[in-house]
Amino acid sequence: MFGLNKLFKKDNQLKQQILSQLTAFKNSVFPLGIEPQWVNCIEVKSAAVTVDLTLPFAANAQRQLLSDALSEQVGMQVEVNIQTQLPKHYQYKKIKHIVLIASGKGGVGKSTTAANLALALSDQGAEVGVLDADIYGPSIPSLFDAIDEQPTTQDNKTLNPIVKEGIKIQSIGFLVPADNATVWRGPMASQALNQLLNETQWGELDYLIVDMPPGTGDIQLTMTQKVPASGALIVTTPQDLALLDAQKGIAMFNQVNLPILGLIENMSHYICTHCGEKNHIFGHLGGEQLAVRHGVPLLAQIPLNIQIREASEQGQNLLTQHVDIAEHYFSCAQTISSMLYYQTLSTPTVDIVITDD
Ligand SMILES: Nc1ncnc2c1ncn2[C@@H]1O[C@H](COP(=O)(O)OP(=O)(O)OP(=O)(O)O)[C@@H](O)[C@H]1O
Repeated sequence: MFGLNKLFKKDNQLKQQILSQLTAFKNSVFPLGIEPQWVNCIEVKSAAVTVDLTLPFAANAQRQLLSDALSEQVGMQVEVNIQTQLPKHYQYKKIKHIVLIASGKGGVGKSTTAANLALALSDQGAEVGVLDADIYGPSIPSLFDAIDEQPTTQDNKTLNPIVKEGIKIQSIGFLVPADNATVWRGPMASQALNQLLNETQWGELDYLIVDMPPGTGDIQLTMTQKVPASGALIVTTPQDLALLDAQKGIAMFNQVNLPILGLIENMSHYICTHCGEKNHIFGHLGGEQLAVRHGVPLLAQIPLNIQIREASEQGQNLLTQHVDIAEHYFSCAQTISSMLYYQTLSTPTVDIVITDD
């Protein structure tokens, strides 16, 4: 009896120690540590400990980091399991967060980044949709190898999204021949975006990623005003011209009071496959300086990389290919997800009404 008591006491001490280590664990994904209510159970079994967490944001990939850190701290094998369950706070219908992916300039890799971030969020345990609103060149169908797909309808009023890689996608490219859309004016374009958003059967989504048309003109501004988004991400390259346009993007989102979650510097540098040297082909420090100047986080510096280009052009899922380059998207997705969670905690909820005008 005495022996058992001692054993339980020892187990409880260990559990307490793990709990305190978890609450003290801080990084960019867990800026305030791991809250005790996210810990489902800590189970001690002879030589190993299992910790089950349910996180309110998509960060499953933190599992290994947490397991390693705890194992080292308590001096025995600790295995962390993570489930994702976002709070039932809906931004619009059954969609918890809408995130706009924008760029000041075309061709900087906005759609590629949008698709890979969607895949990364989904891989981290979230329910994800992608809405391709890029009227100038809808590329989401081709990025998801869905170019020949046609959305179906059950009630002749709403459309079912196409599901690829577990992600629900809807694109202006499924509905309108490419040459029609480029001549659209602001109201038509924003009307189309509204329709795609409203008339698609998204079901329950944790994140809806919207691939916006490049640029910062009236069309983009009107579209931004029409979508009840949680925030925007701006994709840029380090080139001066792209940075200048990205700056206009920051100004546009500031004008409509939409929080800018951060900048993503794409094609940031090139790592030589022979010698491993980093070359700043399109310029150096531009993204960092822009981020500092405007007080927005620089969330990722994604290299110019052949695997990214090949996967995107072949409509393949880069993130299931176990390549190092995918880490940029995983890490960025976790940070965004965590930021949106903390943003929701600090923002009062409002009812959003979308009109067709
Ligand atoms: N980090 C990268 N490394 C290598 N190639 C990339 C990278 N990012 C994007 N690309 C390639 O660059 C090209 C343009 O990318 P993408 O279509 O995503 O740009 P965009 O900004 O969405 O363009 P648009 O203005 O037409 O919408 C594509 O061929 C894509 O494969």
